[in-house]
Amino acid sequence: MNAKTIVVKFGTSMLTSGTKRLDPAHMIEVVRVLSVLAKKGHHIVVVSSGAVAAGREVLGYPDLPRTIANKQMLASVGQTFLMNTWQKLFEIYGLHIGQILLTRADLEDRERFLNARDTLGALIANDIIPVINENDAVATAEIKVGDNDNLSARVAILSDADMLILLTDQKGLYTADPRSNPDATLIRTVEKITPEIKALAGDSVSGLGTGGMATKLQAAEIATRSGIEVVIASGDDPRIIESIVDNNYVGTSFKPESSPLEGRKAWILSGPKPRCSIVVDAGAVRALTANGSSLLPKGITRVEGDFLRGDVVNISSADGRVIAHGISRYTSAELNAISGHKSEEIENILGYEHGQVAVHRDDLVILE
Ligand SMILES: Nc1ncnc2c1ncn2[C@@H]1O[C@H](COP(=O)(O)OP(=O)(O)O)[C@@H](O)[C@H]1O
Ligand SMILES: N[C@@H](CCC(=O)OP(=O)(O)O)C(=O)O
Repeated sequence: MNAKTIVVKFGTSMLTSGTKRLDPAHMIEVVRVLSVLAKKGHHIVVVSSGAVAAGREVLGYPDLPRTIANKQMLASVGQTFLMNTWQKLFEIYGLHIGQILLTRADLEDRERFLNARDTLGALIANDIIPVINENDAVATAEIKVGDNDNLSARVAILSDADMLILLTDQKGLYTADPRSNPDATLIRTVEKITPEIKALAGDSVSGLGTGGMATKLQAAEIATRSGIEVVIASGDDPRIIESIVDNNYVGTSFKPESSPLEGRKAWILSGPKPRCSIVVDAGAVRALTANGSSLLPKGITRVEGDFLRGDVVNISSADGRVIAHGISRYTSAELNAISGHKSEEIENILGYEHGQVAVHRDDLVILE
């Protein structure tokens, strides 16, 4: 079996079964299925909505409050309740969970993006299930991703996922909103998200969810462009997750446009020309160009310019040729300190380490 990394997003509509409170009886079914997949060796990442709904339940708010501060209060109270519920349920199956609350800034700033990626990677590597939501209690409209469909697409990229599953209260994307169009039919496969496809998607009308099908299509577009397959399906019967992972198609599936690696390399080349450089010795040039290796600190002779972790930089040879562009895992100051040293010495020199390589081969595009 091929172990996959799978991001599963649960909408409020599904977690509440359309009511005004979380439905733990339904959530335990979800957790049972996720634990089976985790025990088979798959890596599961959960994106969970439902904080505001849970806050309403705990505090007994029948309707959504008008003021932002009061909505954030509901999110704050509800997030604890939501996580507590997930934690108790996963515990039954012997699995640990780890909470990550994100805002847009965590995804747009390269340094914070890398930190979030490292934390997610550490949770995944230790078989801990990350449970992610937007940090609603502090994120106002200007700094919000805004909906968990878009958030889950970004989380899928952060976690190098193979697949993103969006579970909701409909079987998938229909030719029109099935709530108001009983004749609408389910679309099984979408090869490309065209303006015509987008025009089929309406907003959420339940008063529970955010964004309806429109934000799910935005998410599908972001993820498929990065090489991640996306499935929108109904969460009524959580066993559907197993079928989807086993490639028994249910719901609506969206084909990836490129491989994840191609997506990342396209991103590296898409930015402005890097202004800073890591200068490497002849051995490192050979290792990168002929062997497809990562760049180790040992092969670095010099660093030009000031850059941060996550910046795209030139990798240059001693005679000034730019041989590659790559994402640096260390700042220029850190590389100055560790250049010429063995990877095992990084922790001794810096007092910490962000991994053994200065630039990982998946983050390198060779230009010659
Ligand atoms: N073309 C469509 N196909 C399916 N559902 C649609 C479509 N257009 C709008 N919708 C609406 O999107 C809703 C799901 O989105 P939403 O309420 O935000 O749920 P969630 O909480 O799962 O994110 C459905 O209940 C449906 O009414
Ligand atoms: N972050 C919010 C959910 C936002 C959201 O996109 O909701 P949904 O459309 O139900 O996935 C919460 O936890 O209440």
